[in-house]
Amino acid sequence: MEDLPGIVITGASGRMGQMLIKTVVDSEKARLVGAVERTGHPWVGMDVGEAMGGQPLGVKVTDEPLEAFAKAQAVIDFTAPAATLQFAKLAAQARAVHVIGTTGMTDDDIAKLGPCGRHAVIVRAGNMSLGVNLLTQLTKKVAEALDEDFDIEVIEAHHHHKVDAPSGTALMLGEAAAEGRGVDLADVADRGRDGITGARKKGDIGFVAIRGGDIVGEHDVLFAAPGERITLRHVATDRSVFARGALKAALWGQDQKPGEYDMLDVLGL
Ligand SMILES: NC(=O)C1=CN([C@@H]2O[C@H](COP(=O)(O)OP(=O)(O)OC[C@H]3O[C@@H](n4cnc5c(N)ncnc54)[C@H](O)[C@@H]3O)[C@@H](O)[C@H]2O)C=CC1
Ligand SMILES: O=C(O)C1=N[C@H](C(=O)O)C[C@H](O)C1
Repeated sequence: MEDLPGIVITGASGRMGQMLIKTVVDSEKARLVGAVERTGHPWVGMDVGEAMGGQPLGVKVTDEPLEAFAKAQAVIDFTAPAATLQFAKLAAQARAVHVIGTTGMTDDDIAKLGPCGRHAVIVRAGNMSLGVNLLTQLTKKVAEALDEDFDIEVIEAHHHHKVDAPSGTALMLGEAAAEGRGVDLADVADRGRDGITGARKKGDIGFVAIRGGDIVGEHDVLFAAPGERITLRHVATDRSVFARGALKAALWGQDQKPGEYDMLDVLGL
């Protein structure tokens, strides 16, 4: 047991944090060595198992990330952009693999991860499920095969707590479609329509975000031409698909050189 890679979960009380803790505790390939929450959170100082309403797990929730990271081989982080930037520096200092599931990071945020990736392995993806990562490859292929007569729209739906739009997954799918078309997503993305927008611009890649109830995560890539339509779809019904992917990334990262990677590297897609 002591030989198994030790994992710290940040954002321990969150929707993904709790799912990640269960996934690590149930795994025979890793052990939970830390749980981090923000200063002032009521869980800080409590046993994380008890805080989750179950049996004690022998791990106290802490608001001192570096202390926790120093005992770990990997940090799995599904929190918020500002927290993730702070954790990236500390994970690099501790030489721990940093698995980043946090979405809503700007290009500037992502650029700030560069120096951290020189000291430690970073695996970052807007979606850690096998299905979505496969869908990015299918999207790229379909976009490659079709011309601009096919309008591309990425339509996503999530629960009403989600704070960022378009989702990280929608952006991954948009990037894949743009790559297939040989264009830069920044030049063709249409991220908000309201009022007299004018007719759709040929070649644009549109994004539509639905927010409601407890939807875990649904993504459609629509290719619409006069007379026919193709839809590629992924539906997540359980957050465990993201947590399993993140744990796989943390274990995979143990054998890699410092650098920035994504789930396509982990899954060999
Ligand atoms: N890449 C993927 O496969 C997936 C990514 N996500 C992303 O993960 C992130 C979290 O999602 P949820 O769990 O639904 O959100 P949530 O709001 O339920 O959880 C976020 C947690 O992070 C904690 N947190 C915030 N700042 C912190 C700090 N400085 N130190 C420690 N903890 C801090 C919060 O207290 C909260 O417990 C979002 O960006 C979401 O889009 C979610 C699901 C899958
Ligand atoms: O916030 C979520 O819940 C999710 N976020 C990710 C995203 O932004 O794409 C992944 C998943 O769809 C759930």
